[in-house]
Amino acid sequence: AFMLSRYESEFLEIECIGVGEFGAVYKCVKRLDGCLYAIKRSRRPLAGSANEQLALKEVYAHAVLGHHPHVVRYYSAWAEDDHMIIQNEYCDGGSLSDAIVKREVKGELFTEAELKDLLLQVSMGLKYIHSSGLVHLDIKPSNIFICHRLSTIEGESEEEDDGSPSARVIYKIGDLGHVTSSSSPQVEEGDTRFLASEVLHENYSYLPKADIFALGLTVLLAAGASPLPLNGDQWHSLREGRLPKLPQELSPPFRCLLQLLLDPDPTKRPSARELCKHTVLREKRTE
Ligand SMILES: Cn1cc(CCO)c2c3c(c(-c4ccccc4Cl)cc21)C(=O)NC3=O
Repeated sequence: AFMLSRYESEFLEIECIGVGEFGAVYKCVKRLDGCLYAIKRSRRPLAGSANEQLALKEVYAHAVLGHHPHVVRYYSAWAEDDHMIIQNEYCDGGSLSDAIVKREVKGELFTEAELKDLLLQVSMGLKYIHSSGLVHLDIKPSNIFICHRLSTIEGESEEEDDGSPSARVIYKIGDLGHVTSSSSPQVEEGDTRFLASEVLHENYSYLPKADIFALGLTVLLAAGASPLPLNGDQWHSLREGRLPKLPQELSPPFRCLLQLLLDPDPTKRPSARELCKHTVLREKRTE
């Protein structure tokens, strides 16, 4: 088109970092500030369609949620030449799903300390989302993004003993496309592999606990559990409160906590707020 779109005039496209039925995500540099951004371009949904509702929910959620260290930051969104465009913070470490695959390929597992760090950080992000009266409804490894922060840049004190900056992994909750109000929900179910059974049965009274359930399965996958079933007996047995077999022995307190996250009774699952204060996640590493 003769008229340069805002996307083309404001950004330099570096590479495509994701493609789905929704559209595509690009790693871009904003010409003005020289910073990297993740930009999702999707076909503009039909006016009045369910997809338009989803697209609008995502932007509303970002607008309401403002800034939090464990939620991917939103910068802008606009529509042009039949596309919806959302400009988010670029997380340089890939998704948790990528990180899990990388470990498996190398035959390495996330250590219990790393699993606790993951659970604590994502719980902080969920606590923020839930305290804003919202629920995510699509928590899963591919929607959790990783930022590698060199601690010295952040001005944190911690350094390796040889004085080199110690890399810290920061987990951020992304993809707010299923976010809805926890009090007056219009539930658009997320990935069924992570769906709590009460939500499948359209019981929407404990939606924040559905995020907690999905977080429990997410941590299990990082612990090395085999890929989750989409349906059938295995799907139901994962929702009877028994942990699947794991390729590593976890400490009893941590195993119990994970079991609680997956409790069939949503009221038995800890809230994000309770997880943030949980001693199992708070204690400094013992070994
Ligand atoms: C596929 N994919 C890969 C990445 C980079 C991870 O290192 C990524 C990002 C996002 C998103 C994203 C998700 C949902 C909605 C909008 C965006 Cl930009 C998708 C991403 C996002 O919001 N921020 C990202 O870094």
